[in-house]
Amino acid sequence: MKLVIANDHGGKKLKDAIMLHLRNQHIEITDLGVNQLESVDYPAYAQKVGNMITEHKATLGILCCGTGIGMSIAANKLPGVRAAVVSDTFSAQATREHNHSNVLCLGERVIGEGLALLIVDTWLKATPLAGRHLERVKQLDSE
Ligand SMILES: O=C(CO)[C@H](O)[C@H](O)[C@H](O)COP(=O)(O)O
Repeated sequence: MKLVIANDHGGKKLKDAIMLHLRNQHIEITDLGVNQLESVDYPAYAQKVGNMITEHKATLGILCCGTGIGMSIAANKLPGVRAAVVSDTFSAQATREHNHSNVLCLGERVIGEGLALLIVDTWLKATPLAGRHLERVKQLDSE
């Protein structure tokens, strides 16, 4: 599993916490920036992660911003990206299992660090399900 992460200025603190959390679990993750608190534009960072997925250079991505919403809108414009904004652990598991989401979008200004880390762990541990769920995902990719 090749995991990448990116953020805008509104998600940098959360990105840092996620990277430390995962590296403490010996899970390698590649940081695509930004590493400053000065204002930047989220579409560019969503595209960095999305392009890695589209080009099969990464399996999964995480995007952090103020709400996670802008990142998800931008990332979902790229082929093969299934980005989901998640604020609870039930949805974290369901979006991996049912939607085969490959990009997790988190809002630093919406959820606390503790919940965010539980969401990340849940999402990474979940397994995409076959059967009816896979058939539905194929319909997404055929659009
Ligand atoms: O949360 C967001 C909306 O999707 C953006 O990604 C930014 O984090 C947010 O809009 C930043 O707002 P700011 O007023 O420029 O800090």
